[in-house]
Amino acid sequence: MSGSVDNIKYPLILGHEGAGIVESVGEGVKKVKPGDKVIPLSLPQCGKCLLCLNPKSNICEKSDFGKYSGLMLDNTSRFTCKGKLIYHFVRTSTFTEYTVLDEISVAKIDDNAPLDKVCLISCGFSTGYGSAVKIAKVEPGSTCAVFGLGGVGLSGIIGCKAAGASRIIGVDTNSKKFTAAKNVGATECINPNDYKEPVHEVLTKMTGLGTDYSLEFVGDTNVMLSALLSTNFASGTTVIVGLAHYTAKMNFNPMVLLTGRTLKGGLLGGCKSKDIPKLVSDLMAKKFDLDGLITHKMPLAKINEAYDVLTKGESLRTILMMSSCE
Ligand SMILES: NC(=O)c1ccc[n+]([C@@H]2O[C@H](COP(=O)([O-])OP(=O)(O)OC[C@H]3O[C@@H](n4cnc5c(N)ncnc54)[C@H](O)[C@@H]3O)[C@@H](O)[C@H]2O)c1
Ligand SMILES: [Zn+2]
Repeated sequence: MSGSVDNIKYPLILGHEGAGIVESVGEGVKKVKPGDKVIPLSLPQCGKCLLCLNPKSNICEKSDFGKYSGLMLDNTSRFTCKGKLIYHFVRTSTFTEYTVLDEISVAKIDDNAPLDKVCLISCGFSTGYGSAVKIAKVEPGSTCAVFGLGGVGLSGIIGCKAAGASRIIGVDTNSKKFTAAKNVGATECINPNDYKEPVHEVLTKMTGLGTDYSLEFVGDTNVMLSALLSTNFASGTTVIVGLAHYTAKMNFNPMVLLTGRTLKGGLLGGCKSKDIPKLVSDLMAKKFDLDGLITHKMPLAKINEAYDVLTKGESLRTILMMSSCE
């Protein structure tokens, strides 16, 4: 994330993928009450602006994503340390025991939801799953390539499988990710480093004319281009999801699209806030499960260790437990 933006204000409390229980509410708050289980929304929904009213968009004009004011809607911060102001992160800041959210940045979820699992629905799972189901609109019987087999890519595989894809090819430069990918639904996996040819040529050979869908979950523009070139030149759809460095650019000949390919992108898998409680209910109804994404659980105090296992490629998702929840 740090490489993806240049206008973040420090010091700040990071974290946006979480779940919690409402401790108290401010005056006039109607949506939630103390004791409610909730998921914080890094993409809020005011429900009134032109973007919220557009069924094709999941962005809200009141979102702090990309603007990074680091402040709440009333332009204040609710965090201080030794008298010094600390900024919020996309109005969620979940790496804390207690945080303060605007009413539009919170979704009430089922009272029986397991917080140590549904926290993933706050971002990673919804992003991967929604990118397949809502943005790519993967069709039954189709062939999909999923680039990047971290927690978000695996959620993309779960989405492709739920949409009825018959062939799901996982692509990752770390072959240790293949077992987890197959456990959630990849039918085969390849490592680009095992081939002399570029990976899009390998995928085109494997599938005849290229994949019907390619989803990118790495955050690298070269991988985005590989995903685009891997699709059927006449009808393929690519969805880019990874957050590349803020200076990165994609460069390709327009003919790549003129023949009939589609290139799309999205945040949070195109999910609006109303989709989040529905995904929690779907999890509880066992329509999918999240166990295959969780490799570690640690107390918040071990957050640096959690980052170490992530950057070493040893974890998919680490659940950070607050001592107040244990
Ligand atoms: N658009 C959104 O709303 C949204 C939301 C959440 C995350 N993201 C982004 O999605 C991406 C994936 O997130 P994650 O948590 O799964 O990350 P992750 O680091 O856990 O997984 C990334 C995977 O990509 C693999 N990889 C690296 N280079 C590769 C290459 N050249 N070819 C193939 N695979 C390669 C890594 O081995 C790793 O398994 C990140 O860029 C993240 O910032 C976007
Ligand atoms: Zn809005």
